[in-house]
Amino acid sequence: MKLATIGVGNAGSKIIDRMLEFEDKTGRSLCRHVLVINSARTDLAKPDYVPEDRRILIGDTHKKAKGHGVGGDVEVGAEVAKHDIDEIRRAFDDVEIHEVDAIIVAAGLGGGTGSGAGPVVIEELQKMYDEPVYGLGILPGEYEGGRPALNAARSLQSFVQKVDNFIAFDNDAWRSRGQTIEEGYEQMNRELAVRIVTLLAAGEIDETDVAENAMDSSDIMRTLDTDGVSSIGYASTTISGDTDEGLLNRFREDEKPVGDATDAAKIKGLVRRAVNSRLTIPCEVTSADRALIILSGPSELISRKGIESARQWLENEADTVDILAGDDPRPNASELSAVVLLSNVTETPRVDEIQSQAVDAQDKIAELEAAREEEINELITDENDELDPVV
Ligand SMILES: Nc1nc2c(ncn2[C@@H]2O[C@H](COP(=O)(O)OP(=O)(O)OP(=O)(O)O)[C@@H](O)[C@H]2O)c(=O)[nH]1
Repeated sequence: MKLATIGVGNAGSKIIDRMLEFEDKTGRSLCRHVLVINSARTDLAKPDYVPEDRRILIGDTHKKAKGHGVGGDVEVGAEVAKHDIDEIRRAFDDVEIHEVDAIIVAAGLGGGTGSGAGPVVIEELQKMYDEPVYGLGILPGEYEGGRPALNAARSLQSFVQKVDNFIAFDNDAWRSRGQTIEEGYEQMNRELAVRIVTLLAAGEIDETDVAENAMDSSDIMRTLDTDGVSSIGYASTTISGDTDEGLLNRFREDEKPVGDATDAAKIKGLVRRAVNSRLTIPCEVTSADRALIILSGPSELISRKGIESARQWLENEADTVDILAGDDPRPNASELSAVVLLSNVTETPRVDEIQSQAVDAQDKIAELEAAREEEINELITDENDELDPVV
């Protein structure tokens, strides 16, 4: 596919940056247009791969934001985006839309800019273009507390309503012990970038002499065309003969190198590992409406028989016949990867948890407000008593 990629807020921009890094390192060219939008000047300076002139600061004249972010306030996030919508629109004008198949908007849903400005940006894109707009949304971890959950619960609804598909990433599921939050985010962003780029960059090469099983952009778009929430699974394996120590060291212990003649069982095994891996958002696989399997790597390692047996296995596993499978030939790849898209998954426990965490947070806010009101009333009564003339 060819994409216009837009990051809103800090997390959204960092993810777009990691996508650009991954495509640069693997010779892909998925992100044809890039834009990052933020209300915090310092965060806008962070990306390594986003060109300087593709970074927009919003809300610098707003009395609360003033170029320092919106401090987790979704309403201010939405307000600054609406206020600066002409500037955002002008940046979109540069997008040669005929060059792209779709637009993706990435944002963290727990803060104020991504969750508030994100839906405003999406709405504008939907007005301007006929191309599908996908959301790539980060759900906050439970450890962050009630406020991010409340933000996420609210903005998740508006994201899902506005986009053609919402690909979710759950920070809770990806958090690992022994890391600072920043280190954890770095790793999560890289893992997410690998999955999203491996999935969506398939079909970007129009002409290939091994196009027999090749996945097409339209296949990916068809699978995403469900208006629902999606999750991605991924697994990769070293191709034997790779002598690059640095690369070999990166692979996990359970990833055994495959031989030159990868047979159907190995392809199926890789796809099974992808589905049983940590998904971008944990979900019940059987709740998916549609699914898509892409095998990415040198085409001589990806047999048609292997693709078909993996497809049949997933058909049983996911209990749906709406499954497309194909390859993404990458002659120089040092790994063979399987990426599985589960589209319109409805059983996602973390989404339910966020909703109930948000209800609790809302109740607590209401309690605090009621207590404060009572305190103020008491103060007023006391003051009035003091002022009462002595008879
Ligand atoms: N996976 C991941 N999540 C992140 C990262 N940075 C922040 N988050 C998550 O995204 C949410 C929003 O954080 P930010 O993106 O920093 O906030 P923002 O959208 O810029 O909004 P404000 O800071 O309120 O202006 C947080 O609550 C975290 O859940 C990151 O690098 N990776």
